[in-house]
Amino acid sequence: SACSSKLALSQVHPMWQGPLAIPGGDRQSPIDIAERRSVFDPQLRPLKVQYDPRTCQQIWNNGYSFLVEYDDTTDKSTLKGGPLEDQFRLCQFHFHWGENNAWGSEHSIDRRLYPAELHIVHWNSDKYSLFEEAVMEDNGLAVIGVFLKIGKRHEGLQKLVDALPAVRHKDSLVEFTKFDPACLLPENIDDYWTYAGSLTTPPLTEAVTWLVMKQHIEVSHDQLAVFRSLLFTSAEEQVQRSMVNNFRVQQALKGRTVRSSFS
Ligand SMILES: Cc1cc(=S)c(O)co1
Ligand SMILES: [Zn+2]
Repeated sequence: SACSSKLALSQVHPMWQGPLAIPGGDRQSPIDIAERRSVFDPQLRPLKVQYDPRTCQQIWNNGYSFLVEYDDTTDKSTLKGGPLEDQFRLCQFHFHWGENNAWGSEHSIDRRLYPAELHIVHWNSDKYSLFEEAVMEDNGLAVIGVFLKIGKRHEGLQKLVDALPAVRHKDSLVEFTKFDPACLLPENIDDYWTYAGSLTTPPLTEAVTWLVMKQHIEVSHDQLAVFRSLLFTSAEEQVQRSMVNNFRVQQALKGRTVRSSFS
């Protein structure tokens, strides 16, 4: 029962990026993070990440991204600390990327975009018993965001890259085990920005405490090119469309403050 965001993504019209914003939403994501407007909060504690690679189950192309899904029926893989009051359970990670290396990330830092962005999704298992419940609550989710930059090959990512051709089409799924998402985190996870936001795909619910890492990771040009070989479309469809530019347009800050864990 890995937490597939089937609920989040099942019946939605294809162009989720644009018009479908939550009417009256005042904490939508993604946003641009203006470094100089962020507020250092010395009370933010270090993040505590504890992942068990044995909870890794499968990779699934859901027609928006590919999700690496984890067994979230126990507290074997968790995130706590930082701004979080509760313990959050790892349920999946996925990426957003562009058609070229000039753009692709959802968040930006002082308007600087990266070619891709990793999202590691966790839900509040102290307060809720299922992802599908937590996704509707304002303290329901915690998502770690990590920027990807083109550079040296990422050895840990290669196992995932090698599995992607097996999930080329929408709704394809392949078994994928023993993958530790901690290998995708930057060395320094103590420096991050945090703000109250939302899912960036439907249902766009305002349930996410965002934790955007200051330090990026590097992946090679060829590794990212494999992401772009995925398709938005299922095998039966007549016209195939490359899975690229699967990021949402940036949203208004609406008076929110972004806090930093570093000065
Ligand atoms: C649950 C979830 C979170 C994000 S950020 C996404 O893109 C899809 O699903
Ligand atoms: Zn995402």
